[in-house]
Amino acid sequence: MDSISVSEVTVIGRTHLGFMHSFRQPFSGVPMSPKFCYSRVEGPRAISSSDTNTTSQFAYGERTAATNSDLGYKINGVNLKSRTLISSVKERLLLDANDDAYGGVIVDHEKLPSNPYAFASILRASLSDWRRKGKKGVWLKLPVEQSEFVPIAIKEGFEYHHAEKGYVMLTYWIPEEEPSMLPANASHQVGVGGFVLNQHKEVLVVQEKYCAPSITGLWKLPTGFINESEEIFSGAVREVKEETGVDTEFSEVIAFRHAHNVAFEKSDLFFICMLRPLSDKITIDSLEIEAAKWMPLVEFVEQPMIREDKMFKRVIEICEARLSHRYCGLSPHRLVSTFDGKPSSLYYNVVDDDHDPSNYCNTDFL
Ligand SMILES: NC(=O)c1ccc[n+]([C@@H]2O[C@H](COP(=O)([O-])OP(=O)(O)OC[C@H]3O[C@@H](n4cnc5c(N)ncnc54)[C@H](O)[C@@H]3O)[C@@H](O)[C@H]2O)c1
Repeated sequence: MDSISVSEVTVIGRTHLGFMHSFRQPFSGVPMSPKFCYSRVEGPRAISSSDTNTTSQFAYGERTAATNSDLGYKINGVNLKSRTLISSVKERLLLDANDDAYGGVIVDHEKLPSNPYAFASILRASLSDWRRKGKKGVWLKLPVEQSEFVPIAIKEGFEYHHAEKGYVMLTYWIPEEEPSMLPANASHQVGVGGFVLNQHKEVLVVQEKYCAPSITGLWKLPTGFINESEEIFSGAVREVKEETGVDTEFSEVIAFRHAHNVAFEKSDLFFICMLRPLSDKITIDSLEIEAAKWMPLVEFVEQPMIREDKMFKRVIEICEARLSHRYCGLSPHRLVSTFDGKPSSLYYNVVDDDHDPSNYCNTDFL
């Protein structure tokens, strides 16, 4: 065994305080206030000078401890009392981490130490260990419950990579002689819009409750963002249903727009989808939508804001070209690639294959 992971160590009894206290010393420059320690048995509590009988506090990896002889730890069920053993365990304490495919490591966030002192010390020791082993990138996910670890890791040289509601992901690139090869955070948001036409050649349109003053009053296609792990085709159907109450069936991605600096410097991919209506009754989502209706296509196109906007105008032209079979969009085909073993959707059209039932280019919308 190369090292003993933090999670394998259980500190037992009152005298553990001396051991945990030892973690306060080595990370100079890291603010460690308020001082507290954590016992899995007793929970967190403040350290006072009377809490420990150490004659000299030991610094992690620097000096050996002169601690109580009755100091007790349990490691994998074995009680340790010897100072030598404690010292050797101490030196071998490292964060649990798995190797990634690029010569880096991913720290197991479920096995982080419980208190900031231990974290700071063990993080520094782990970095030394990974550096010695020639590791490159380090991925450190810190759950919101351990947000007090964030400034410690930043002080140690970690950088923010991305954050979600429940965690922040930090990274560290170890090789000083090589530029960081770690990929940046996701750069795009993905939106969908539904072009839904009924048999009366009416298009399903909405007025948004909250929108830029420039488009107030515009009757527009229902739009929204797809959720994490959601398909474009199901996201478009869901958005139309949520905003208007109309059930639809996905047909094709008719076009997509790529724009930059749309949301806090992030880019935007907007997929315009053609959908077939399966119902016609409108029930709006009053939180998001001011009004919705079936509007004659000619009337929709005649809106000044559509006529005068190059993108809106072109989108409608493409949809009209599709309706008259002068154009074909992309339909999703579920495939599993051996490359990553994941089921995925490949969007393409099948204009050359008349026998393929998914060739919607041959079918009529109206
Ligand atoms: N709305 C349009 O006219 C329009 C035009 C062209 C392209 N698009 C594309 O449609 C996709 C979706 O855009 P959208 O305009 O429907 O989304 P949006 O900005 O209207 O956001 C969708 C909903 O999220 C909520 N929301 C968003 N930001 C919020 C905030 N800061 N605070 C509180 N609530 C907030 C609101 O309920 C909003 O209705 C994007 O890809 C966009 O590029 C939209």
